[in-house]
Amino acid sequence: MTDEFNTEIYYDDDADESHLETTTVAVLGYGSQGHAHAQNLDDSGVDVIVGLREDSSSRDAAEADGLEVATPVEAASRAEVVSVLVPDTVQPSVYADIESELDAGDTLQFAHGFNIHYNQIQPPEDVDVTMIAPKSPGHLVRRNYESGEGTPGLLAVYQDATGDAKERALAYAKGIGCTRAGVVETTFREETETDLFGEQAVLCGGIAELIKAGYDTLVDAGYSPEMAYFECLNEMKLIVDLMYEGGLGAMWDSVSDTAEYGGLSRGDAVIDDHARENMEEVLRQVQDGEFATEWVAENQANRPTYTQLRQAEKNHEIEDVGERLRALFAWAEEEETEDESVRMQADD
Ligand SMILES: NC(=O)C1=CN([C@@H]2O[C@H](COP(=O)(O)OP(=O)(O)OC[C@H]3O[C@@H](n4cnc5c(N)ncnc54)[C@H](O)[C@@H]3O)[C@@H](O)[C@H]2O)C=CC1
Ligand SMILES: CC(=O)[C@](C)(O)C(=O)O
Ligand SMILES: [Mg+2]
Ligand SMILES: [Mg+2]
Repeated sequence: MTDEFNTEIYYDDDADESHLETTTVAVLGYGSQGHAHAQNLDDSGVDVIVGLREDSSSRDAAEADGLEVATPVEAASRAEVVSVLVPDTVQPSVYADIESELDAGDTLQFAHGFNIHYNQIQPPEDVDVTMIAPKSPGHLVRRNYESGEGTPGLLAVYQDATGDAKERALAYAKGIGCTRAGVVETTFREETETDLFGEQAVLCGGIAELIKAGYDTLVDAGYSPEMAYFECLNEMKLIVDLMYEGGLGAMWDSVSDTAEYGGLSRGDAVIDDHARENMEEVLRQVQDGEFATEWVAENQANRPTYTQLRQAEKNHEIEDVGERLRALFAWAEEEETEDESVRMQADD
């Protein structure tokens, strides 16, 4: 199906689940994405085995959810589709264990392209290599499936050994509920580079720095930490919800004219040409592999910089203030409990 932007978007009718009818899918990992893919596929009638280490703390959760659990090697040996949903940094070593279980015509399936695009995993030529990447945190992939909605996703084919790689990937996307919302075709390169850029410059890194910089500016000028927290962090969600529903326009429509004029006339003084040049530099490091090389080395060295950065982020005053304030207000409680239970599963 082709829309006016000339982008292929696939929906339920474009996907034929019979491609997975006589197939067993091994879902390796039971974290954020793994628990969602495994349960959604199982509910869609696909034969699923979850592959987890003997000592994995996720085993209990997968079994409690009624799924069959085996070691990654056993799961891969019994499956024709192996869905690699352990953390990106762990994938090369798990792949090395299961590689010999891949038969000609099997599918190696990913939710993010990092290890294929940066050559950390080099699959044999006689297997299909595909990606279905839900554009969403895993717990929403599960929640949306259960509520009857879907989660938008990306599809990419890196290697088509069988000639059916795309059809099989679409069947997988249908099984996890992505074709209900729409699946957009892309490449491993495009998915990997846009995903890394997005999370570094905008979604995770950019927004966290924007929030802290705003908070620090107010507190350093003598305003109360509580005010700064509400203004720069808490209200962020409410504003982003409006953008999510109706684009930037819905946000500008909903805020006051004063906010709209102030924002339109001052925003680009904050995100100025220099900030845009910095974004281009972040993108360059993603494109030429500098970031990937650094991240692989960081993990080989046991994450010294990552550990420091994490600790510094935890120590920022906004985290203390937020914890205190959220405990005083009832609105945040329900969502936190759910998110935390997913995080617990993901902590291995
Ligand atoms: N977190 C998300 O919502 C999204 C993740 N992705 C991609 O999905 C894939 C999986 O990521 P997440 O679900 O975030 O992973 P996660 O960090 O939630 O997965 C943890 C799971 O992996 C397993 N695991 C951890 N260490 C292991 C080890 N040493 N050996 C074997 N198994 C181990 C455990 O079962 C654990 O539950 C990645 O490729 C990621 O880029 C894609 C879109 C969004
Ligand atoms: C949730 C997601 O898509 C991210 C931010 O890219 C990720 O967790 O890697
Ligand atoms: Mg992403
Ligand atoms: Mg990502």
